[in-house]
Amino acid sequence: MSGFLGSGKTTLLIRMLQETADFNLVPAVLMNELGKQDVDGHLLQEASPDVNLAKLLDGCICCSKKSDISDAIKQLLIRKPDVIFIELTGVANPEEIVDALTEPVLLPYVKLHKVITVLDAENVLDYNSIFASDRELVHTLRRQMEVADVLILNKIDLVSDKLLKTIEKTIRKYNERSLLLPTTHSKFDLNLIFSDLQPRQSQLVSSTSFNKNMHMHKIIKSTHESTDSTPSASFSRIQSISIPISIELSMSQRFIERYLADWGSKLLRAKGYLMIGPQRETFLMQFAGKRMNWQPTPFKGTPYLVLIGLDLNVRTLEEDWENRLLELQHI
Ligand SMILES: Nc1nc2c(ncn2[C@@H]2O[C@H](COP(=O)(O)OP(=O)(O)OP(=O)(O)O)[C@@H](O)[C@H]2O)c(=O)[nH]1
Repeated sequence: MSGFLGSGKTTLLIRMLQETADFNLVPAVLMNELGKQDVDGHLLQEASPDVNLAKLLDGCICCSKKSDISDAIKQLLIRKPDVIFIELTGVANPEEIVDALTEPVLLPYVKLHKVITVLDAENVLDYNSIFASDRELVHTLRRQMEVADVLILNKIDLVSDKLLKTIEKTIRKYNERSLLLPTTHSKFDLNLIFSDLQPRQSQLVSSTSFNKNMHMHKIIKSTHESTDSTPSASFSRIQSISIPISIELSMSQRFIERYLADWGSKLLRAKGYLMIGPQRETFLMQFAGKRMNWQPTPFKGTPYLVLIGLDLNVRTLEEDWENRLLELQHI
């Protein structure tokens, strides 16, 4: 859950917690606050005293060490929740948390369901001018709108109907396809969020397939497959694809770089632990902001590649990867 400071995230979180029981869901919460003082955490515990809660205080989740985030989520997973709500600070870009969720220790256990962005109707149009000198913040606030699966346009009691229309039109310039819900006190039908979540007991194992010839065991994190022309009905528009790669397979940096360059415009981020060259040395590959970085690493697990993108055509990406692997094996 993202949204600028004071937009109504905690209000929504408390409502969601109160209604999870109606959907047979056991919730957990990861809260992140900028200051050392945990105001929202106290509010939450007052409203929902038994909640399985982890907090990352004094820092934005996007700047926190990945190990802090994964430790917090691992701690929450001990009590086997069906859903984890993550409330980000007002200045966090939701893409960053997706990045953290694709760390090797979490990858098999968590799946991004939806990015919800809460907007403060009274102030949202002014952000560009108020923060004109802080380009990074303006960018973050724009990304909060662009990557959301659900946009909650909150505090509409504080604006006129005419202004509301203008705000909706402006938001649509950044995100024309996601659900846009005008609300007061973040109230809307939570079926829209919860109906396609299942309690843990009835969850299906994620789709897996094994193709020995290609030396590739792939686990598709997102069972939803979007195409460029089909809006996502469920699951998140930010998708992550994880491709475990056989330990027997070693490839060149160029092979990966070419693949990522060809899909670069679609990708927000990619990373992986890969065995490179005849020496089979393991590298951590990071691709962010169109830049690639390779670092030797002592990582000893199964090599894998993770691709994160917005509205990815998952099947096409996988097919392309498989075809390239076949070609590689015939060289
Ligand atoms: N008038 C009005 N006030 C609202 C509405 N929704 C929330 N508020 C109030 O706005 C204030 C901020 O709401 P929060 O839910 O704490 O917002 P937040 O996004 O969690 O805030 P941060 O934690 O600072 O980022 C609270 O005093 C809420 O009661 C609304 O629809 N209308």
